[in-house]
Amino acid sequence: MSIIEVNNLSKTFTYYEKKAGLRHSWRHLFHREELERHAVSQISFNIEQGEAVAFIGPNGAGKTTTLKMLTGILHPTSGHASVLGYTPWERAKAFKRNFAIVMGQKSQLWWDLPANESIYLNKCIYDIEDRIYQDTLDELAEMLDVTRLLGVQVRRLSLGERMKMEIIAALIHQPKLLFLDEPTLGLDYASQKKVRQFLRSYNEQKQATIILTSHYMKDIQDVCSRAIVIAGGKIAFDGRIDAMKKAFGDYKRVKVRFYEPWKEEEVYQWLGAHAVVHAHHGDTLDLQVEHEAIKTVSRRLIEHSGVEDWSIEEEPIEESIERIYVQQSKERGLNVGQEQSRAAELQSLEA
Ligand SMILES: Nc1ncnc2c1ncn2[C@@H]1O[C@H](COP(=O)(O)OP(=O)(O)OP(=O)(O)O)[C@@H](O)[C@H]1O
Repeated sequence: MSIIEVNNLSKTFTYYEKKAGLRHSWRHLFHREELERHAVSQISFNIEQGEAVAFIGPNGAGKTTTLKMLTGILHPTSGHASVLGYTPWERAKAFKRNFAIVMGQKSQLWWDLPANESIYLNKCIYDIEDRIYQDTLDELAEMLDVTRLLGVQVRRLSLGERMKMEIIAALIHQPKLLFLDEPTLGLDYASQKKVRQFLRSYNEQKQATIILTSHYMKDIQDVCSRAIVIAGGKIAFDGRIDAMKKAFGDYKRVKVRFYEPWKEEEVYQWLGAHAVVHAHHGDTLDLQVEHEAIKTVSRRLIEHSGVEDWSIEEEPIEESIERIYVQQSKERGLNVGQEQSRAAELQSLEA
């Protein structure tokens, strides 16, 4: 049996909208227009024990809403889900003991106390035996390189150190399933790297299942092997990460600065079909370049005397996801035969 089974899960929020101003506030007292938002619409997927899955999508796609339903914080409007064999929103005690959730924007640590006091509180809540508690704490603190900081007041820790303590507090009861919502948000590069390395080795060593949402492609690539892309509340892609990149375009972003403002026609003449201008501001140029064309474009940039400086970056995840979404919408307009051949193409990429 899969550790997570989701069948046609949907969540619709009902809310009210009020225009600004006193007149509208007065009207709102007597007449409120009820609106609906379909945050998640009939999604289905399974996740197996030990998988590390990225749950990704643009802002407002429905990621947090789905995680909240899978952890029992929200009731769905319709559909079914089974997590660790339980229906999450029934919130059985045994279910709560076996998963953990870490939210980059929410803390479970007591601000004025040292982190080890909050972690100790979790020991009491989960009724962890002394020896097991100490061994787990030592192991996690060593893996995350924060042993010397366990006794420091949480508000005196850096953002990265605090996130590492959050992870220890979440994992102290050795859950089989870990949900992470933007765990590297706002962290410096070194802390992001440490958190990613930790999650990867924790997943491999303990066979713990990880569901991760993040806007950083590096988090997704380094920690997970599978991605579920959600856009507009619907699943737009579910498969291996390398298949996702191949299927929807593996692009880089090349940023170029010229000595003088550039001429668009000139750039197209010089780079040909290898690059598409994504944005331009006076003497700077933002190019979208296919992975295979990077060598050619780099050579031409080196040879061009008008180029002052340039850099190559990963394409922002939001943009590849947007492309997936656009492509999926187009495909829905295609006939059945075309959709079937597209599905076969994706399957062959995954194989
Ligand atoms: N309590 C609520 N009432 C009304 N609408 C809501 C509520 N919570 C979420 N929504 C809406 O549901 C949609 C999905 O929200 P959700 O927070 O799941 O997105 P997300 O993919 O996590 O986005 P982000 O990456 O920005 O965190 C959004 O349009 C949001 O405005």
